[in-house]
Amino acid sequence: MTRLTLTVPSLSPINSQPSTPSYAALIPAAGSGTRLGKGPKAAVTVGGRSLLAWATEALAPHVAEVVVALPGGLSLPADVPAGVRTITGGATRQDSVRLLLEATHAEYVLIHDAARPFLSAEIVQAMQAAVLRSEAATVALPVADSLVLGDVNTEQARAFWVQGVARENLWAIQTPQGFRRELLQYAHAYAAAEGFAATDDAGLVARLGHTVELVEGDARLFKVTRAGDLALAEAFAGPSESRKV
Ligand SMILES: Nc1ccn([C@@H]2O[C@H](COP(=O)(O)OP(=O)(O)OP(=O)(O)O)[C@@H](O)[C@H]2O)c(=O)n1
Ligand SMILES: C[C@](O)(CO)[C@H](O)COP(=O)(O)O
Repeated sequence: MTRLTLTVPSLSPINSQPSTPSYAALIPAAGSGTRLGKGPKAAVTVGGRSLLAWATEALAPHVAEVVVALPGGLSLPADVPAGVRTITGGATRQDSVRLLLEATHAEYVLIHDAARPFLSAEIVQAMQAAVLRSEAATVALPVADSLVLGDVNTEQARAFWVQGVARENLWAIQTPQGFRRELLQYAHAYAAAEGFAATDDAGLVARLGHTVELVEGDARLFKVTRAGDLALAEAFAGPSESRKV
């Protein structure tokens, strides 16, 4: 068994917290958009604006800097606000976030999927408060639908109901997720050393045994993943003069 020699960075005493903590918004946008089938989602438009413009405009007023991970060879869509920095992302979302973390010195980071365009100022501010309290927090929604374990019989290409899953205490994870940067960097290094992959950053921090605070999210913060999500996003974006996220 491999022994890991990394050390969890020490926590700052409460009274040493700076009065104006610095936040960076880190936006993984380096995916290929396979399930949507319209090329990299950063440039896919909703209500006449790129998904990346929606995400950056929601975050920029609240943070000192915004850094975006893009697929190699892709430039920022022209409607993204000035001042946004870019890096080339990695092969997976986890790789892209690890690379984004290397591109900032901010004390706190908010990680937000480019694929979630409708992020309100209230949620950003709630996340900033949570991360100061807990060092690790995520937006999440209590699960509302019935859940089952299914089994796919490939010969018949049919899914079989195996058993129901109790949904009490189950939450669907959204973004943004917020962290003290050094904690998340440590979690990524630890995961890389272990060969561990998670679908989100909070999963890497939780694996360290660190508590992750849940901040109640919003159905409008859905991820544009498939064609149906894009249709929903277009309907929700509406004409520009009637928009209020
Ligand atoms: N190598 C990757 C893969 C994903 N992402 C980003 O992570 C977010 C969530 O991923 P998802 O919605 O799955 O986007 P895609 O990976 O583009 O979609 P798909 O899995 O269908 O290809 C997106 O903003 C995506 O751009 C990333 O930065 N780097
Ligand atoms: C980070 C995330 O959006 C939380 O729900 C989700 O895990 C991303 O998954 P994806 O398969 O990369 O879209």
